[in-house]
Amino acid sequence: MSASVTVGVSLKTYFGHARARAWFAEIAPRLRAHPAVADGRVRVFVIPTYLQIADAVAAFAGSPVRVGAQDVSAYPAGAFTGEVTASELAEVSVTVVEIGHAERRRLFDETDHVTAAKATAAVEHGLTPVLCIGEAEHLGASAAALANVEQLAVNLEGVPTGPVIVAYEPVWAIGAAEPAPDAHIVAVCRALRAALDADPARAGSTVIYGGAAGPGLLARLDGVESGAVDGLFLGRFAHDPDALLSVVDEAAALATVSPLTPGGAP
Ligand SMILES: O=C(CO)COP(=O)(O)O
Repeated sequence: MSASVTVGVSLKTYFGHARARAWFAEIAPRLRAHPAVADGRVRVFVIPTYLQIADAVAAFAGSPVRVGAQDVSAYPAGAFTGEVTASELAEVSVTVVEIGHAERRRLFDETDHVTAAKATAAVEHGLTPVLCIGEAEHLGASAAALANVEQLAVNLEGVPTGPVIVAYEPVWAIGAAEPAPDAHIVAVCRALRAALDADPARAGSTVIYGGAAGPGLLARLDGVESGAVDGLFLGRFAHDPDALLSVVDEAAALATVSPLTPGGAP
C-alpha cells in the first residue's frame, strides 16, 4: 500500500440535519484520537450535504479531517441561481469537492464536458477535485481499464495543473450488496495510476475505489497487489461509526510510512 492511505466518505443525502450532526459528534473525537489520522498516514475526508458543511467544519476543526462538498458550480459568482461557487466553498473551509458522481451523471445529465468545467473551477480556487469515474456496464477488467483511462482523460481536459483524487466507482457496484471483484478493482486502479503518473500536471494525485466498499476490502485489495489502490470512498458502509473506524484501522495497518516522519512522502 502507499505511504498514506485515503479514506473518504460521502453522506449523499442519506442523513437529515440532526442525524448528520450526531454522526459528526460521534466520529470527530474518534478520528481526532486516531494516531494514524493525526500523523497523516490515513487521510480522511467527509462529504456531507451543503447544508451540513458548517456543522462538519466545526466538528472537525483542529483535526486533519477534510470537509468536502458533493458538487460545485462550473460558473463564477453572479447570476447563476441555485448554484454554489467554488470560491464560496473555499471561503467556508471546504478543501475537496466531489465531481461527476454517477448519480449526478445519470439523474442530472452531467456530461464529461460539465465535469471538466467543474473540475477546472475547483482547481482554480484551490479545491481538490474528487473526480468520480466508472464504467456503466459490466466489462472485463482490461476493457474497463481502457474505458476508465479514456474517461479520465476527457474529464481532465483543460483542467489546470494540480493533484486530483480519482474515485473509481463502477456504476454497477454503487448501491450494490458487494463491491466489484478485487482483481477488477486492482486492474482498473493500476491503469488509472499509470495514466496519472504519465502526466506531470497530475503529480500528487491519488486513486481510490468506491462502490459498496466497507471493512475488509482494503486488506483484500492489498493482498491482490500492494499499492495499486490508494484508498476507499465509502457510502453506506460508513454510516455505522464502528465500520468507518474499522476501515481507518485497516488503512493504518497498510500505510507503510508516515508522511510526517523523515523519509515519508510529502
Ligand atoms: O457512491 C458511492 C460513494 O460515492 C458508493 O456508495 P455505496 O458504498 O453506498 O455503494
